Amino acid sequence: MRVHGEGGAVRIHVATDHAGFEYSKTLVAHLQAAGHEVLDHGPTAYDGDDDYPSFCIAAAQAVVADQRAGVEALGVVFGGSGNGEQIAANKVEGVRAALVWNVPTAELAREHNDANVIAIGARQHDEAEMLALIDRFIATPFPGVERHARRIAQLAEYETTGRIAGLLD
Ligand SMILES: O=C[C@H](O)[C@H](O)[C@H](O)COP(=O)(O)O
Repeated sequence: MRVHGEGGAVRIHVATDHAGFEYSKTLVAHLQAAGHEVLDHGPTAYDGDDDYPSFCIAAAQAVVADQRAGVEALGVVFGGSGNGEQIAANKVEGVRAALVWNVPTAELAREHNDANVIAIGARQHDEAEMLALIDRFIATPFPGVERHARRIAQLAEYETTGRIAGLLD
């Protein structure tokens, strides 16, 4: 069920930390088997004391750089909970990272938020469920419904200018 890009293939930027390291190998192989181009932003080796921010920010930066260059790309960041990974990714201008924990939140992240990064907790799901949620996120298009596009534009306005219509002085 792939809908993005030519033949459904998308460039996927992946990042994790020690909590998701083992799972990352399964995920990369799964996404490649589905025809996606996968770039793994680390970690490259297991270190039980490593820190997720730099890996996740690197992946998030790559998603934005690709999208701004016209390349269809999405990001997948995951750790123990997905919370820190989502927070890290959302520090990058242009990123809308959504924490996904079931099928509806995977679909809504794309349909309502045009999320370009999925964050997910590797300690919260088994491998099959993780793959299903990530697949669903990737396969779901943003339909461009006006009210959702309007709200996304408001977030971008605040992100780039520090101002937003409707904010009380
Ligand atoms: O939000 C952060 C992530 O869930 C991390 O993967 C988690 O905090 C790592 O925890 P620990 O260092 O206890 O393995």
